[in-house]
Amino acid sequence: MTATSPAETSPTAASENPAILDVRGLWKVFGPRAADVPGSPLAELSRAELKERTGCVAAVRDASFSVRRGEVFVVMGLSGSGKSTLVRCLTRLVEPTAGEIVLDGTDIRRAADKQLRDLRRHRFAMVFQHFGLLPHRRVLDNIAYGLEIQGVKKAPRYSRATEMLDLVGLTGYADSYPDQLSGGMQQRVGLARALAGDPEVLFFDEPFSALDPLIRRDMQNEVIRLHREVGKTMVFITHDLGEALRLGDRILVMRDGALVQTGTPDEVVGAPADDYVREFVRDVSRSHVLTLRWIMRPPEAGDALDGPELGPDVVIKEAVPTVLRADRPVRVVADGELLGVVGAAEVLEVIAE
Ligand SMILES: Nc1ncnc2c1ncn2[C@@H]1O[C@H](COP(=O)(O)OP(=O)(O)OP(=O)(O)O)[C@@H](O)[C@H]1O
Repeated sequence: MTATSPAETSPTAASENPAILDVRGLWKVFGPRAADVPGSPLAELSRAELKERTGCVAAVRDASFSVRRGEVFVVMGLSGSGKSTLVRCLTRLVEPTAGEIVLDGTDIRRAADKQLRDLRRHRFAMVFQHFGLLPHRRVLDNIAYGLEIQGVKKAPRYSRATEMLDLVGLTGYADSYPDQLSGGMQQRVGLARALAGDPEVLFFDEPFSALDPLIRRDMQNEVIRLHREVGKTMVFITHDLGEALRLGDRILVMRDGALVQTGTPDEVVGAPADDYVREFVRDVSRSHVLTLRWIMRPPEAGDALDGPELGPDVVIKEAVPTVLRADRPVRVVADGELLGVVGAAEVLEVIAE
């Protein structure tokens, strides 16, 4: 099947939301006289050339994107592509070299130390691969820890921590110590701790990459469930395409510090921006990711137009039984309007790939 762009971007709940985080022209250059690079002719050099000429590494190059309120925004790329540096710049754990970062009207790059500390305590939360739990404190104390730093009094602190303990499915483990829990459970504690302070944005840096595949899948489902329940904006770093496709409302693909593509999972799989992305998504089952919007065609003379009706955002795999069972084309309809039709031929072409 030749990839054609869908008629319009598939709407998800978060896609209609305004941006919570706006990033413009962000650079992070490591090395001598790093500040001279952005905006100079050196900025045009490839990462390797820049390194050779100046000894500097452009970890993030001229990144511009927006994260929408309530979405799961995944940053994906191979090792060394700049994912961690990019996301650390957003909270200034790494100091950017150039560019603008605005969180809901607050200019993060201009924030003074105290404002930055307040932002990190109250508006952001981070979940890392290494859980960062305090080994000598009980699970409940670990969850309450961020609130303690925020100055929340003991009773509300522990009542909130208990609520979070239940939310992540660890009821009964309040008095355990971190080393008595499995890796997956420890990461649940990390999630509960991050959620306890009711942050506006949750940042995840490869949180599940040290876990066994089955536990990892469990934890991904847990993030999906928590996102549904608490509706937080999440920025999630991963090098794993499957994880990105499963979790992301939108995916940003990085290579050598630069942004290569930003799009919904079906856009990244259905219309990869270049050979690098195409290579990444080569083995993905398109029928599991693409929607009817991608394969519908205009009705032709002779098509019966009284077949079953499905929405344009139904994933092809889910539509297969309906399409193959019907003896006439499935009508793809949104808001009462016929957008196109899908017959067995269209569906089988995708599956046959
Ligand atoms: N403190 C530093 N000093 C010099 N170079 C750095 C520093 N931190 C990162 N880099 C370089 O910046 C580039 C991007 O690294 P980064 O860790 O952001 O990539 P990543 O995509 O998160 O990779 P990984 O998944 O391996 O962590 C790499 O070439 C790395 O060597």
